[in-house]
Amino acid sequence: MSGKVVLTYFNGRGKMESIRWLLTVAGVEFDEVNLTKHEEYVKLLSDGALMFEQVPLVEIDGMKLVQTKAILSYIAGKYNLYGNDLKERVMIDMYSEGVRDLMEMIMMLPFISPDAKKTKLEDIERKATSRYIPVFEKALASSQYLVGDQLSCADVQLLEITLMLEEKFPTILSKFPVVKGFQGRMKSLPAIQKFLQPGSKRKPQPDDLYVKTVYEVFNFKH
Ligand SMILES: N[C@@H](CCC(=O)N[C@@H](CS)C(=O)NCC(=O)O)C(=O)O
Repeated sequence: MSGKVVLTYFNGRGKMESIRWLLTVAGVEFDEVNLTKHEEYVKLLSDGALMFEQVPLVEIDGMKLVQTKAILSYIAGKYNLYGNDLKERVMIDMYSEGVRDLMEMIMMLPFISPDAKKTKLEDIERKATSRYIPVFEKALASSQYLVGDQLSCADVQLLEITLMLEEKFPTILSKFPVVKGFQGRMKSLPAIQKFLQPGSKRKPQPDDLYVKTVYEVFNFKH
């Protein structure tokens, strides 16, 4: 046994949230270390814990993993959420990367000026409805899951982004009944139902304190 999985990040969503989602769906319990001070970050650096001086950091199976995509791939591979063969896997990666394009845009919103935010939100909504969601609507029209006949990390990330999008644009799925149906099915999975309840390890939308903490931990000026 290599002990419990430990996530080191901020007390907020950011790049760690998809990892929290995937571990939850995989049924893996985890502890969290929430960085609040620059000294804690400096200590991680001096301990050599952060390969590229960045978080997320995930301690799992005796390893200290960084780089979000690598971490997600490891968890997906280990818990059978990464398809049956290389061809399924590359499809899962393609769908996941599309989802992540959108996620990254939403993740950056709290860090941009109020003036830029309006334009960025319009850009996100336009790209989501014209470029990204139609792909998922088509893929799910004839299949329960995005790839093959089983749940994968791409499905989990798709559910996450649909919820993130609805937080910003409540009716965005009204023209995408297939994706909306998929969202409903995913939300009824027991692990996900629990994760969506208040008091779970799911983080709320970023607030001013989250932004301030990120700046403080990295000693960024703003
Ligand atoms: N490619 C990395 C990027 C990680 C990243 O940018 N992390 C931010 C926090 S969300 C960070 O540690 N920034 C500090 C820095 O780059 O100096 C990943 O996906 O994990």
